[in-house]
Amino acid sequence: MKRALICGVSGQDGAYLAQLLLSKGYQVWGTSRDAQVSSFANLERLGIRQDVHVLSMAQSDFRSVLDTLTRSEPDEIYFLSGQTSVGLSFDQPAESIESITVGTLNLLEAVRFLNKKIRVYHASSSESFGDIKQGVGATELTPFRPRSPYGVAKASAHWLVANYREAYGLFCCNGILFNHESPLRPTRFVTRKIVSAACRIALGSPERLILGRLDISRDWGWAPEFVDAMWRMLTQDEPDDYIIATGSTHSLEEFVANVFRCLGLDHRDHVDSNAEFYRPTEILYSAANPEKANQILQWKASVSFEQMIENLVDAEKLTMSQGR
Ligand SMILES: C[C@H]1O[C@H](OP(=O)(O)OP(=O)(O)OC[C@H]2O[C@@H](n3cnc4c(=O)[nH]c(N)nc43)[C@H](O)[C@@H]2O)[C@@H](O)[C@@H](O)C1=O
Repeated sequence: MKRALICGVSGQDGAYLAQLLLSKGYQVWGTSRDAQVSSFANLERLGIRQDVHVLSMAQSDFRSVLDTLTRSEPDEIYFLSGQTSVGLSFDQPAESIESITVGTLNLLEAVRFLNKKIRVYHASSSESFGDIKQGVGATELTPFRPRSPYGVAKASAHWLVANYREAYGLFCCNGILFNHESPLRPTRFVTRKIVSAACRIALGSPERLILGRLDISRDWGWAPEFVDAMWRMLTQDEPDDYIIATGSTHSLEEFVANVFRCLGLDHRDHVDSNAEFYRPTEILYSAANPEKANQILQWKASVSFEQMIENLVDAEKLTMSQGR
């Protein structure tokens, strides 16, 4: 039985990936910073909490990383942990660099020290690209020009992975994922914030939804199908880097309008934009060309923008009706 270690198993991607790997017969280990106090609510929600062996790991502490790998003896590691909020990275820049860049370095060093045969997936990010020229989707060869501490940290972690692959022959891959959403996203991220407020408003709440810039554009995909691409990367003969995205870009205004329309409402009656939620620097336009993943991994996003929004709204309505 293959053993997988998911660093950051309590997050959205960690939970869906654990579900996928369990369905493929893996023994799944997962880390969280403090496994004794973490509620693992996402694993509970997917009904797989009891099937995952959990450990505490602080990735900025090399000893902790080494201990975790020694105890779990993985064949594959999926490194998803560390700061995930771009917005928060402006307030906690040093923590972002430490958890993402130093954390990735510690993991690569531990693999190099213990067992170079362990296959490693690293959660790289489209934030590393910064703004992308309209009409041109980023490829794996597009240069990085990040516009947030998070993006800077992810760009350097990305290059550490590429360098350890070339210098020491590690089997490590960067998945450059564009935005991917699900009901497991916390409301700190804009999609869940919008969907959950819109559903409350549809039920009669008098609140107004206050957002930052509505003119930004992103390639938003459906998270449960993105984790399959992570697994596919580690099944290839050779390690490499891949863009994972739908290939279609929409503005935040379109996203908001679609959510409210799904609920029979007009967003213009309920939504305001306020500078309180602006970031010091912003990526206005992001777009991807996922052709390499389509060709080599045989992976293609199948959930459309409209279907993703319907899924999010349906899940939120269900959660609310269950009083969660
Ligand atoms: C690929 C990348 O994807 C995610 O990062 P993100 O794109 O920053 O995600 P978000 O949902 O926080 O923001 C999306 C956009 O929406 C704008 N926006 C407007 N108004 C609000 C607002 O009220 N809240 C938030 N959060 N954003 C807002 C905001 O300024 C930004 O332009 C992470 O998974 C990250 O880990 C990752 O790697």
